[in-house]
Amino acid sequence: MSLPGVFLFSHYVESFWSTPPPLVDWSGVPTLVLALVALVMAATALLTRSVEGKRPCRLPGPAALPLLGTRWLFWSRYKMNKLHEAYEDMFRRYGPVFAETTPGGAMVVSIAERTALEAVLRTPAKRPYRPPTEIVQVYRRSRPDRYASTGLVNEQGEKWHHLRRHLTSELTSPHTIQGFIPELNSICDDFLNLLKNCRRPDGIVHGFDQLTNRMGLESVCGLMLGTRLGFLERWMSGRAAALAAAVKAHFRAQRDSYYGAPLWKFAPTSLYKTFVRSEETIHMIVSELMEEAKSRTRGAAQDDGMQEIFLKILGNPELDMRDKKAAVIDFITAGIETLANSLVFLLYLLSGRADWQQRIRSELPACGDLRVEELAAAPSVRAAVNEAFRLLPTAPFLARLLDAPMTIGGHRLPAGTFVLAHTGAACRREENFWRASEYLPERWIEVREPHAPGIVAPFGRGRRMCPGKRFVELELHLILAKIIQHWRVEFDGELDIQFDFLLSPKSPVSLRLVEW
Ligand code: HEM
Repeated sequence: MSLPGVFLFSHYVESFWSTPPPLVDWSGVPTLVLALVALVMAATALLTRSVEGKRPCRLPGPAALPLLGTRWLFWSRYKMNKLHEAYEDMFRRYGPVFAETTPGGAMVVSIAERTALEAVLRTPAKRPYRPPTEIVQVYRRSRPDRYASTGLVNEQGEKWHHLRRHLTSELTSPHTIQGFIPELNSICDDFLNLLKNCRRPDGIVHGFDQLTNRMGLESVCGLMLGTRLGFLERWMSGRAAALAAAVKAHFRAQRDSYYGAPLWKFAPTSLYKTFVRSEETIHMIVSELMEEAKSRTRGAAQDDGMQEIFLKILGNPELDMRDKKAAVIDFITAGIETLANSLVFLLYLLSGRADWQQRIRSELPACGDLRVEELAAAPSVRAAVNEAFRLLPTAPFLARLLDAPMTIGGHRLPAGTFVLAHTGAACRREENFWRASEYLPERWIEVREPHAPGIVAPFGRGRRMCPGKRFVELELHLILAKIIQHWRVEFDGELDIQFDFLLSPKSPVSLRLVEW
């Protein structure tokens, strides 16, 4: 086992020791686990060949070990926070369709090939099954006092459909989002003021990623709770910082629970405890925010447009109160980091295109509030955002279970196969896009072949597609336009990107905002 693997393993072992005396005596477990791993390693050489022989469909892929499947790769050859690079490497080694094996022996098929991707994403499933994140499922099922279900993001089948129908119609309605534009303009202006305050005399803004996180918080909470919460004031409250940190920890724990050693399933490891702490912090803070929003609502006019989503969710008689609360929590959690990361990636990529920034500026009014018509009259804004989503999406792959048998790359996969559709990797392949690895927003204005827009899916596809898409696109267009109205964006060096279940910039990010 290589150094990172040993480190990770000892970290889990340590968590057993730091646990207060449990009902069951776990003291022998570390030794047992170590012995088990040694046994597994010894048996590997003998058994790998026979396991390989049994791989369903004989898809190419890394060697699977008994009990560990192919997960050992993420504890030795690859780093868990660089999974995007790990998958790029595996596509190079095994081709655009390959299979991993879970510790339980199930196959996970990764795809970066265009026709296969299109086939998977086109499947018109009525109740698409996106494999749930197990750690969320286990925790929420253990708290029936708080959760009536595992929530919209993790629920499946009829229950998912019920939640989706009752929770997202307001969020996806053009009417609601258009009604939010004046508030969004004001949130963006506050964000620009924060940037002005944090900008040094040489134009550098240090910790830009933290500021975008606050922007994500303020706008998503504004949209969901219908009230401004002050996350963009110069000195951020401890509560905002705690919520942002909990959301980050929540995503990281999900990543580690999936790709790391699954010991958390058998004992309360430090990973599981970290996850529980993050869920509880998010639950506590969002509950407080909801209470505050409710009491403000009581004193305000009921037809306040900004409160449309919150009030509709709260007032819906078809939903259990616990589901209403979980929904607001899930929407806020799903919206903060995704938005913040996307904004950092967009500005980083655009910083290499001073000419495109100039073009955006020339298509916009000099200053002031922006209306939808003005944004529509600036196609370079949409092109810049589309291209950033193509080249560097924060969600680089989509997970699905096939609901019918499908032939992929010449292999017949049975219904129920777990598929990872790597839209991000496919978008960087030369056969799919002209000069695929370059940031070229012009391709969205004047098409140059090859051009496969059908595989650009930063918000997913089909009925499980992100309900925040319309809101996020409008918000990104608006912020980008407002930033470029004021400044040219520059970035020194390369952005360090890591995989925190989402692709995220490594903190802290610094960029320079230069007066025109
Ligand atoms: C740049 C910002 C965002 C990105 C890139 C993004 C991306 C995604 C992706 C890729 C999915 C999975 C879709 C699929 O499996 O087909 C998803 C699901 C989801 N997103 Fe977003 N999202 C963003 C912002 C938001 C916001 C602002 C909200 C809420 C206000 C939100 C709420 C959700 C929810 C609830 C789901 C689960 C939907 C379901 O399973 O039915 N997201 N998002």
